[in-house]
This record gives sequence, C-alpha cells and structure tokens, in this order.
Amino acid sequence: MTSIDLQGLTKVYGGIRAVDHLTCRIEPGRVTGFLGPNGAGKSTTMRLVLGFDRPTSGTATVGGRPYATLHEPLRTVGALLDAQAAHGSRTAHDHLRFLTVSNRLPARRIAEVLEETGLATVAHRRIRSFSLGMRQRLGIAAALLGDPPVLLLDEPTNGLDPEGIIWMRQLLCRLAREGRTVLVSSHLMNETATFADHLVVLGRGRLLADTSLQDFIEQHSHERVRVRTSEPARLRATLAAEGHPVVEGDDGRWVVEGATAQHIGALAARAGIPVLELADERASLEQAYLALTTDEAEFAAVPHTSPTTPQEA
Ligand SMILES: Nc1ncnc2c1ncn2[C@@H]1O[C@H](COP(=O)(O)OP(=O)(O)OP(=O)(O)O)[C@@H](O)[C@H]1O
Repeated sequence: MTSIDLQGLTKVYGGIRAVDHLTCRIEPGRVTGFLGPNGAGKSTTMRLVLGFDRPTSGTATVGGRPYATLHEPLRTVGALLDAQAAHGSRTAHDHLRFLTVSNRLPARRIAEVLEETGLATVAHRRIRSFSLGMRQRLGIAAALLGDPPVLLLDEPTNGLDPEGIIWMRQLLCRLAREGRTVLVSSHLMNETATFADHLVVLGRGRLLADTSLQDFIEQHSHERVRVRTSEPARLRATLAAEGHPVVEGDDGRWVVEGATAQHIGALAARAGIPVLELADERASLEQAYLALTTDEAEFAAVPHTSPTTPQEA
C-alpha cells in the first residue's frame, strides 16, 4: 500500500506562499478529492509531489520516498497534469510507445490502456486531431501505463462529455477499490461529490480540511427542512410561535432553516395540521465548500457598492 505523505510542505514564489506548511497523508484505497479556490496551491502541491519543483521547505514523498529517488517512477505514480502536453504530430499509439520504451514498461500495456480508455479505434490518429476529451483520455491512458499504485489527476473530467464523465467516475472508483491511492483535483464540487470518498481542501496554500466527504458536508452545513402543507396560514403561525420563520418557494414548498424534519413534523402533528411533504434537506458539497472557502478565495469577488449620490448644496 503506497500513500502520499506531505510533511510541512512549503513553496514560496517571490513573496507568495503557494503552499504553506501542508501536512497530510493521502491514503490508499479511496478517491481523495483535492479542492480549493483558484490559486489555493493544488497544482503546485501536485508538481512538488512529482518532483517538477523543489519545496522551499518540508517534504513530499510517495511510499516514503521522494519522487526523484523512485527507481521506475511510472510504475509507482501515474499523473495527469496537462492533457495538452502530448506531442500533436504523434499518434496516440506512438505517444504511448515512446513512454513504454523510455520507462522500460512492457509493450502489451499500450493496447491494454488504449482499450481501457476507449481510444483503441483512434490509436493511429494524430493527437492534434483529438478533441479535449480525447486528450484527457490519452492523458489517463499514459497515467495508467505503468499500472501504478498511486494516481495524481489534475481536473481529469475537463472536456469530457456526460458519457465520458460517467466513465471517469467508474474508473476512479475501480482504481480505488483495487487499493490504489487516487488524488483528483477538481473545480466541480457536485461532480467531485459523485466520486470522492475523502476530501483535502486547501485555502491560500494551507490545509483547511482533511476529512471524509460525508463529515465535510455535515460539518460545514446546517440543518434545514423542506415542508408543504394544505393549511399554510396555520402552519406559518405555529412555526412562528416556536421561533421558526419560513422561506416560501414559488412551488408552494417552504424551507425552514435550523430545524429537522422530525421536529417540524412533531409540531405540525401536535397542532393537527396536515403535512403533504416533509424532508430534511441535505446541503450539497458545493454549499459546504463555499461556506468553508469564501474567505480563502484568492480572487474572491469584491461586493459591489453603489457610488454615493452627491448631495446638492
Ligand atoms: N511558477 C510560479 N511562479 C510564481 N508563482 C506561482 C507559480 N506557480 C504558482 N504560482 C502562484 O502560486 C499560487 C498557487 O497556484 P496554484 O496554481 O498551485 O493554485 P491552484 O490551486 O492549482 O489554482 P487553480 O485552481 O487556479 O489551478 C498562486 O498564487 C499562483 O499565482
């Protein structure tokens, strides 16, 4: 079992702390979603793990060793950082063959990964004719070539069509089930929620959360209930008397913040008010994430304030 270990990892560019004393372990056997606002330090962290950049201080190791000291790195770590990086004049097959030869990997892996990523029928087309989604698939194929126990994927669903996204989700879950360590950065929160078991969240280079997806949503969201009744006036009065204001939706459904369905159901039952619909509303990963990172966004929008109207003397 091969984990990724970050210990006090720090990278300073000029005056910018891109990664700031980051300590965490990315465990095998699960998909870890790597989240954070623009400029939070996700790509820098991945580059440090892959030895493309040297840390200012601290360490990043894979299976206890810095990437640069791995004997045959592609057999340990597969990475997708920039799907545009492949040479456009090569065919997909030639691109993968170049990688197998230069990394002393068995040639049979070429056909296997082409098949696995759905590229077998376009293997002899030049990469420059590939769509963004096909390039993403080729990037994944290259990452899988060495059958590595660790995968680092930067925005792998970028450019994929809905079918491709489902394929990617299933692939990530299978790779984790096989016991691999899978770290996936993404901007798409609700998409991440469909494949991640665990989350590592960064803000301004620092660790904001290292927790299971479920705990993250529970910790960074509050209770709310959706309710619909055939006697709105009575239910509104009953809830108001108990200190529960309601927010009315256009569709006749109300939202009651800071309450559970059990509590609202009991209040309505005691007052003999019919309830047509009642459910706890689970916050989405996006809502929980925004609640955590609003203050951490490097490029957060500045609230618009209208200019003061000049007063006539
Ligand atoms: N080579 C570099 N030279 C100078 N500054 C850099 C360099 N690489 C990254 N940075 C800065 O480091 C910070 C972190 O950038 P990074 O690309 O790691 O963030 P990110 O979380 O991957 O962002 P995004 O989601 O936008 O890709 C940013 O302020 C960025 O401008």
